Amino acid sequence: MALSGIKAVKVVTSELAIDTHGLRKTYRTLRGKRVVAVQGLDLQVPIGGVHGFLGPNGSGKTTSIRMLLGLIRADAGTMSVFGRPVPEQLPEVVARVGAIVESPKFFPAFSGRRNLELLADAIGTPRRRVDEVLEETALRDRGKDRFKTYSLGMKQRLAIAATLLKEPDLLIFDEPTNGLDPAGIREIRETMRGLGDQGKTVLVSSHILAEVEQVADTVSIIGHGRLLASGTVAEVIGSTAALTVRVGVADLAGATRVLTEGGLTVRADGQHLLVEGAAEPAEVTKRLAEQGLFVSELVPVRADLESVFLELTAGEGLGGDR
Ligand SMILES: Nc1ncnc2c1ncn2[C@@H]1O[C@H](COP(=O)(O)OP(=O)(O)OP(=O)(O)O)[C@@H](O)[C@H]1O
Repeated sequence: MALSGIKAVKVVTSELAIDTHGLRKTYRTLRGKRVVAVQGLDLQVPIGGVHGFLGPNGSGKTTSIRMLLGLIRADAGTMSVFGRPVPEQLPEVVARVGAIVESPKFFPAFSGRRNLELLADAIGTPRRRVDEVLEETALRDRGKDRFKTYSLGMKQRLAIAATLLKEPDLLIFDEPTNGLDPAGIREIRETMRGLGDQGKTVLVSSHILAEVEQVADTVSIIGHGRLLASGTVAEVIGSTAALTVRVGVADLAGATRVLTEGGLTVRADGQHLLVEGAAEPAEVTKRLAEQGLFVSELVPVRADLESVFLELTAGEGLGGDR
């Protein structure tokens, strides 16, 4: 699919859970090489719902998240969480933020419930929250089983349950479905959707768009540590993807010639043609009709986010000297 230029659709909202401008981070490797991991990232995450933070491996997602959480320092740029500048005022918002950046450690011989009870006691959260978070992560029935008997997906959901104990408003999950089987991925997705539906803000990073597309209300796509596109899934597709129409016409060869001569891109698709580059579907009908070719079918083809993602991030990926 041909895609027109790179555009960022600004999220129009006065209330942002996360807002970064010009965020930048360069690492220095042991051999003294400079790696620009994040270079001028503007990230806006609206309050409420699931926001997919998407980019190929090495595009700077984890680095950005670690800066937001105050785990590493930014070289330049500004960040705020719920309107509070971070890291300066992170202590004031930290209670509202729950994150899983690395797999948390649980006691393997204790049940999931016992692990959560210990954590709840440690952070001064009432024990009743343990039942609630087990319910929210669909672990209630397995809560009494030992952690070491859990599947990877259940372990990951227990990690989410642990972050939910303190009732955060913003949840940050870095590649939460890594290594999970399809059933595990689906369960995490459902958990995230449930949290988004409760009005919580979920920022979920992934390099596998299909895992996030179904659950995200809004997305930001990054490459080489820069924002490539952002907005609702529909906006990002609409702003980036060129219009494609599937055309039914008796004379496929004749129609291909007419449309190609008219500057459009034409591909065969069985007994149909896929035509790209038209400003609107009617342009295709008009061009063909002018040459005595009549269209039996004309259907705009919806681009999917996967195609947009692949196109935007083509050639992106591993950071390096820049
Ligand atoms: N501690 C570090 N020292 C040197 N380079 C690093 C360090 N951490 C990350 N990088 C490099 O910075 C770039 C961005 O990495 P980062 O982990 O933020 O990307 P990512 O999008 O989260 O990728 P992935 O999905 O693979 O985790 C990569 O080129 C990576 O190799």
